[in-house]
Amino acid sequence: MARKIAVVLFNLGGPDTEKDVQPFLKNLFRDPAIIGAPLPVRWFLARLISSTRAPSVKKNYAMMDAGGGSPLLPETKIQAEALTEALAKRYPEDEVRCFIGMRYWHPFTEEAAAEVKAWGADEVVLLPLYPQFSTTTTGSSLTAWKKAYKQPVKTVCCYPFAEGLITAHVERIMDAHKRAGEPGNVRLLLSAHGLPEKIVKSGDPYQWQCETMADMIAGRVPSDWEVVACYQSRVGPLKWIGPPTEECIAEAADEGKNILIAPIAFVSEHIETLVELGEEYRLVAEQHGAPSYTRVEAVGVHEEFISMLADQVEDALREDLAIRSCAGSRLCAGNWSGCPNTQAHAGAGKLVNADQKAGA
Ligand SMILES: C=CC1=C(C)c2cc3[nH]c(cc4nc(cc5[nH]c(cc1n2)c(C)c5CCC(=O)O)C(CCC(=O)O)=C4C)c(C)c3C=C
Ligand SMILES: [Fe+2]
Ligand SMILES: [Fe+2]
Repeated sequence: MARKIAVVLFNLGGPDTEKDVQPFLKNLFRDPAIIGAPLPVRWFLARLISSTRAPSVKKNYAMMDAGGGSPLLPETKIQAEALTEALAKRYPEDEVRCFIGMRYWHPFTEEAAAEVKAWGADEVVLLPLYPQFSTTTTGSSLTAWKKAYKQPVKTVCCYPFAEGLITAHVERIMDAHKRAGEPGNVRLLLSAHGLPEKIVKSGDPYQWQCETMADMIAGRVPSDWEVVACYQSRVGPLKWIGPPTEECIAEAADEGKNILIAPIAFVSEHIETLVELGEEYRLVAEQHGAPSYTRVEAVGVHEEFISMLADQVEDALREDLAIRSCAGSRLCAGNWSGCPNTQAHAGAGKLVNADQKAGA
């Protein structure tokens, strides 16, 4: 009998218009996965930070061609359509529908849960559009989902080392290099969203996954390139993991490198790629006299990426485990030691191949 298969795509969400910027920020900073303080303090901080931060953030949202809001939802809808098409071919007997559940703005995770219930899904697969697992992103979305939807689901925790993801990144990087006129003396910066250091110290696998993934990409680009993993978008007074992308750009520019910069923790274009990497950091590169600075596009609807997402859904549906690859514990959506995408942080903090090359 034909099944109704719901695939729920998790992402962060972004304001639709300028007036949504402050409430969106308030939602973000109210999340205990983002600010660990007790409730009254957190709500006070969320109100304070969102109102002080909103004016400058609004200017950044206004720089994109998205009506004063974020292009994240329209971009995610395009990915959802591509994935629905890929899955329809794999499940011709069934009805497959993708739903979008955003954490901090519409359509909220809870709205997606209500839609899935109303549709009457027989199978539900939760698929984060975050390649690496963090308690601040996928973990937070799962918490929201579990409150809103009580029936059994299959959960994909993360896919940082999936072949299709790595291939899609390498192709986007080589395309950007071509666009830049194929310069030599390249330093490739693989930039991920940062995290407060204390989150990693409490066991979050995000940094390890980002850096292992960066190693994999480094092994696939021309061997004379230098490759450095770095972290962008620092917010607030806590110590964040590093090195900061901005410093890596200044250093590369000072050393006369042709800079290629690729986002490895985002899969679509939004304020962090278009404005932060595309505009703000370009200025830093120019001010430090970089001979060239080229932003690599997010993987978006790269065929290999979408097909890899479809593989994740297929594997999740095949398995008996409620949580794919990591059933049952605190972190990584599941079993910290059992998940193939998780490991003690042996490699954390180590940069990719600049030192390896120096030592080679
Ligand atoms: C890998 C993805 C992400 C992680 C990890 C993450 C952690 C994290 N983020 C903030 C604070 C902000 N993030 C903001 C925007 C934003 N963040 C992500 C992804 C991750 N965040 C995305 C995709 C976006 C873009 C949304 C869009 O509208 O386009 C913002 C808003 C923008 C700004 O004010 O600069 C904030 C704030 C923290 C504190 C954190 C970890 C604790
Ligand atoms: Fe963020
Ligand atoms: Fe896992």
